[in-house]
Amino acid sequence: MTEPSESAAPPEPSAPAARPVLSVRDLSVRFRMRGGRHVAAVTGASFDLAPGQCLALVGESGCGKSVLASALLGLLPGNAQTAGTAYLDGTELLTASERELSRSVRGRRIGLVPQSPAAHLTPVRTVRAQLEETVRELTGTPKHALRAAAEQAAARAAFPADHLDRHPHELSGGLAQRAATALALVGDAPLLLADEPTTGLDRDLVDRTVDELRRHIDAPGDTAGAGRALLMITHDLAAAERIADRVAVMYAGRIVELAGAADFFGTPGPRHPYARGLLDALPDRAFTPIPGMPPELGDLPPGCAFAARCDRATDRCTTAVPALTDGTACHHPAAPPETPAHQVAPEGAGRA
Ligand SMILES: Nc1ncnc2c1ncn2[C@@H]1O[C@H](COP(=O)(O)OP(=O)(O)OP(=O)(O)O)[C@@H](O)[C@H]1O
Ligand code: NI
Repeated sequence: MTEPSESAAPPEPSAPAARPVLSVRDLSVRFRMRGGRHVAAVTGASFDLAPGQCLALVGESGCGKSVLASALLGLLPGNAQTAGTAYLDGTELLTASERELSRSVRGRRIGLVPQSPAAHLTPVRTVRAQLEETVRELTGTPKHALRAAAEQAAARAAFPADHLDRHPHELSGGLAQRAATALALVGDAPLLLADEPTTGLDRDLVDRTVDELRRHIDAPGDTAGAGRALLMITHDLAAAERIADRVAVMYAGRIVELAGAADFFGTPGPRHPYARGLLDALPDRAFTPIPGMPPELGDLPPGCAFAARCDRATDRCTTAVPALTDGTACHHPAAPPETPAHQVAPEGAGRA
């Protein structure tokens, strides 16, 4: 496997300074359908993810979030075609063999926190049995040490030891999520991937779950750049605000905004009209839904896919697809973040 060269993966403009754990460039996924039709589930996605950082990938149902995750894991169905690159350290995930993905990527270098923990856990086996098996597979721990290692793995995800001998259906949603998280952490992977980890949980549990996930990516002792990276897929913007360092907004298969979470959720706010609309739809904000529906991914319009729903759209928007520049893919974005007044040097002042 070749190292990513500068030309293969130019640094993403708004990327964090530390060497990324994951570097995705121009990732596209198309599904071949009957009659020669195509579904463009993901188009031209690019982003970096640094150690100790969480990127929240947000967007409405069906916009391509899970397909993007499946592409990274090599878990796409047979009718999928991919393009672009996704480097996880030195490994290019899109062209890696199934053998390499199953032996050294899934579980070992990407820990998967699943969408539906109850479905992900094996129903007929206790949490202890599943943890012991995963510990044995991923760490080669000898048999006599498995019990202690599994208990340690449970403790890492705050899964209570006195529930280890239960079956998944005997667990609450929150505990099933912790069991799934414990499994995801066993391989000590540098990248955690969580697809809707809080679906079906009430607000308190959502908060607790994302706080726990955050704890797993923050490096012990606060050593900058030494923790795990987390790619969290969610359509829960409150959860994203709570956990993320950066936010990527997807619309109709494209990343239309990539921003620091503080800018995005605070001031100045999102720059793309779709991203602004998503925030305005929240109950504790304007509570105004975006009018209309997203387009079919099998029948995308020319130009910007959001144009038909956008009050800023002009003729240009219906003909030319806007590229992602300065973190936003829009012909008429809101103003970029301004330099805060206290950082602007007074006139005549020299460089400090
Ligand atoms: N095997 C497939 N064949 C054809 N189209 C598919 C296939 N799998 C997914 N798609 C389509 O890809 C699009 C993106 O789906 P995806 O599951 O990534 O959405 P999502 O953003 O994760 O949505 P949600 O928030 O509901 O999970 C959808 O339009 C879906 O119908
Ligand atoms: Ni999904």
